[in-house]
Amino acid sequence: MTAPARDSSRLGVEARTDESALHTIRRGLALTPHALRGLWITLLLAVIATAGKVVVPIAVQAILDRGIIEPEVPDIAFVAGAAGLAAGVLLVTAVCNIVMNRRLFRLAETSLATLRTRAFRHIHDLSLLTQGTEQRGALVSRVTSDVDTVSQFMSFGGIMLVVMSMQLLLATAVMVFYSWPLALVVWLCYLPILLLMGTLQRRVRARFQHVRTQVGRMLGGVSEALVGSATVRAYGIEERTRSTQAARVREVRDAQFSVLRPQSASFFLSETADGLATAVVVVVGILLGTGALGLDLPGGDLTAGGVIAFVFLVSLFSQPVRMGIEMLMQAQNAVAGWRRVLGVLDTPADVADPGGAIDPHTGERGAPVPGARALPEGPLDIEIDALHYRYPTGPEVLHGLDVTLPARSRIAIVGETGSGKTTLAKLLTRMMDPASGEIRLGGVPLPLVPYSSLRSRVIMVPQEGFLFDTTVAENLRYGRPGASDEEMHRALDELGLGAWARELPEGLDTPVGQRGESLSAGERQLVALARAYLADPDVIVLDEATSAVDPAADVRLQQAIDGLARGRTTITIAHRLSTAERADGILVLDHGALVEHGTHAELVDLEDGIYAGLHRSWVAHRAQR
Ligand SMILES: Nc1ncnc2c1ncn2[C@@H]1O[C@H](COP(=O)(O)OP(=O)(O)OP(=O)(O)O)[C@@H](O)[C@H]1O
Repeated sequence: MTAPARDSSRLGVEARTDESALHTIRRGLALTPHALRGLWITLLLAVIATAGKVVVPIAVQAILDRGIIEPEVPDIAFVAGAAGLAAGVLLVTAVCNIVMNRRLFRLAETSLATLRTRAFRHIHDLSLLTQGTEQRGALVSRVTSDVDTVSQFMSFGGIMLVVMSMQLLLATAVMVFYSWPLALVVWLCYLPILLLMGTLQRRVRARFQHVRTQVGRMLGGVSEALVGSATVRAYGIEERTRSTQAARVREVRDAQFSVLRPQSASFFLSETADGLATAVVVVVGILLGTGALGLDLPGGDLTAGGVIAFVFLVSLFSQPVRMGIEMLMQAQNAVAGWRRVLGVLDTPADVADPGGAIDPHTGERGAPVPGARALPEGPLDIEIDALHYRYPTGPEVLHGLDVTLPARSRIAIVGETGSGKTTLAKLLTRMMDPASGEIRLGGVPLPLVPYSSLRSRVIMVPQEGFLFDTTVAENLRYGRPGASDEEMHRALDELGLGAWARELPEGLDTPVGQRGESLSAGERQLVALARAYLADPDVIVLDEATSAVDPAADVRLQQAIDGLARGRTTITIAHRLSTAERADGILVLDHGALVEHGTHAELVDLEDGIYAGLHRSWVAHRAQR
């Protein structure tokens, strides 16, 4: 009995919802500490810009009371002086505002770029298995739209929350200075909304989380429908695909609507409080100022200028409440986005680089694992020792494989579908790690081989070699960065592909289209083989193509495979038994067990042998054609 490769509850990139919003924000900000450098300067600018706003009500009150109403003759010099001073302060405020916004914008964009790069890189570090648990499109949404939700908050919302709280306090202080009873009345008007904010925020947070999940699902669906568009068309299931997608779009819309309800409730409450506060201030202010209430309250003797200044102060007070609500909503959206991005970064890369794994949170490379070492120079043998594997979601699929494959030998893996051939190939190239047991290359256990050594010495050529949307030459250069045209032509000649490459419409500069779709399946395989050849590895794990090509192309393909395999240890998942016939050794897998191991000559006549049986039916099938 072996442990699964990973605990299935940890599989995938789940967002943590048990963490408090503040903790998420703190962890989110900690991802990009360099972007927060100099934040205190921005905050200082924000303080000056906010404090400057109080100058208007103060100037209005002073000009009215001391420059126009109180003196017998309007004091023009005082009015001009006060107005000039106020204008000067406003100018400084405006400059501070511009500089602050610029700094915030730069901070946000730098942070987001870092966040995107980290998340993108870590997605690459996650094993194929983990990647496979979430639809590709949904993963893309984590580095794009989820990061965008953080953008608004970082470029504006975060600092505005601080600034608006300050403005609220400042407005309150000035109000209390003019008349504390009236200040109390204003606060009482806003009390309901302030008391309800906590509940509304909690609701909004959960709903934003739901929105982000639905957006991820929708993008996952879009990418799946695009990738599978040929199958969709072939089976005439456009309508079903469209309605599935339409349902996902509707789910996003409904999720967005559900956020709208608590959001609108908050805005309604704050608008009502604004109107109420302004009306109450005017009425109570006049009643207090004229003494009509007959109360002799300290702070109740308001002048006309004081009442008008108060109306300005109410708007100074209401602005942070309104904006604060909006910013808190933005913060909840950002928290939902951050959680999904952090979900990616928190997912451990179960196949880590022993040469020093990159910490996804800091972007820094860690120390090498003790004992980590590069593969020895020269040809490499492969020792497979008591190898077990189980996918997290199913039973054990490899049951204790033991075999040694000599350096430079050509080995064919044969077995019925589902027998574990591809699983073994993925373990050999360390796309995933075994549940137990070990694979050693040249005597070094795979988990101790730094990627820099492993990825240059061991190459997997899958059935459908992925080509990037660029030219043939650029695709070849993925094998050897910086390879010259001459080197590429020489490599192609050595593989017997020189004439083929020269006949391409634009030679090596021929564009291959998205995923290489401008080339035929056979041509794509040729480019993939040439790319592996240029990389010049010592071990090749090749998943033989099953797609049929015409006999001439097949000869060319075989010739290229022979050229690639020459002098290297080559493990081929053999779908054609002709490959097994020509191999130095054959491994026969049956239901995850290594049941036969030998040469073609040794295995082909074994009584009740699986290989012998497969070979007999293959020969019979060939004779029928
Ligand atoms: N990602 C996965 N999650 C769960 N089980 C898997 C996964 N991939 C493969 N399996 C299971 O592991 C077993 C071995 O699969 P594998 O792909 O290695 O077979 P194979 O011999 O390469 O088959 P084929 O010749 O059809 O490619 C199968 O039973 C398969 O269902």
